[in-house]
Amino acid sequence: MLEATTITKNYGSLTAVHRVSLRLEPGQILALVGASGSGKSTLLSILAGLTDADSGEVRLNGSRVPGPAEVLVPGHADIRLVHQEYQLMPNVSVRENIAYALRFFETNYRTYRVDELLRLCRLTEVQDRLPRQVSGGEKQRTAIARAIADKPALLLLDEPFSHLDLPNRLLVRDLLFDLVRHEKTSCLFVTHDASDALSIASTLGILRDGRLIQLDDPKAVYRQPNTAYAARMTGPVNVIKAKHLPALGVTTSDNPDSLLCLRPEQIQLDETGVPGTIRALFFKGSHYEIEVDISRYVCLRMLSTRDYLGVGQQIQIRVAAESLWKLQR
Ligand SMILES: Nc1ncnc2c1ncn2[C@@H]1O[C@H](COP(=O)(O)OP(=O)(O)OP(=O)(O)O)[C@@H](O)[C@H]1O
Repeated sequence: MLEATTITKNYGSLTAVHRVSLRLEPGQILALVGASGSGKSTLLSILAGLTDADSGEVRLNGSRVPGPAEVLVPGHADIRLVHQEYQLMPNVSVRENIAYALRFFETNYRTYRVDELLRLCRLTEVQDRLPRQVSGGEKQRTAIARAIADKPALLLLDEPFSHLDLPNRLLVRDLLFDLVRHEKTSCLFVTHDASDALSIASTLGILRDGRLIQLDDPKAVYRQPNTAYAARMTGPVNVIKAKHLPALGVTTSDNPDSLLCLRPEQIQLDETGVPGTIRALFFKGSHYEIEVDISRYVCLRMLSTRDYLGVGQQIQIRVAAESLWKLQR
């Protein structure tokens, strides 16, 4: 189990990570989501034992993970970090890149394990190519295969989805999901886009200015985000002031300036609802994303699968009071 306790890291007067505590059980996936500069990479590097924290402690299965100032060779034998740049050896094949991680193992086992990893990471067909001859997604999967080759207890990934197209993102997502199930590796990844995180993470954390402002089940973070930032980091959302709720047909006794979160999919088209005018319509494949002007001050984002809607059209919408979630400031 990974346990980080009140990790803090300052760069001069800037606090990159502020009193972050988290736990990760074996075979679980923890995703940390945050905007650029929120401290994701710094935290990941501290968890890997590659950067010294100013205070706080990282433990893996009970034993302390030392920072680079305390050891000759930085890093921990049971923790692997996959960087955004993959850091593959350029002049040897995909297969050799993976096999290198197993160079101290007996030949038969190494061959067996490399074949297994190539299958798991869907790389069998490109195994003899050099890194420059494979796609970004295949490079990413090679880096993951190499990282997990000798079965570390913990795999850390920095933005594993950010440079990939949709099919490759889905492949990596499925790979991480299979990995924790079959290999019982714990996995922690950081990302600025929660869409992949929501579907596979057992726990989702929201990082803001170095602080872990929410840490919970992904469904709970999505449905009950504690701030507008957490709401926006986890998907499309309407953030509405309480004083504008009557325009949506919802009565409220909240402070007029308090903020509420309303997810687009919770707004229904309903002929008996409040009127609005479609300002914009975006085709998203499985549905349309629609911007609806309800009043001079309220424009809502909602979803619909109906094909007959158009810009300028009058529609009626309904918002159930229970689908609104009150945010902290
Ligand atoms: N070596 C360093 N020296 C000084 N400041 C740093 C250093 N590394 C990071 N920072 C600062 O610490 C803060 C957190 O950086 P970090 O790279 O951890 O954020 P991030 O969330 O990973 O950002 P991104 O998504 O853009 O990679 C940023 O303000 C960054 O400028």
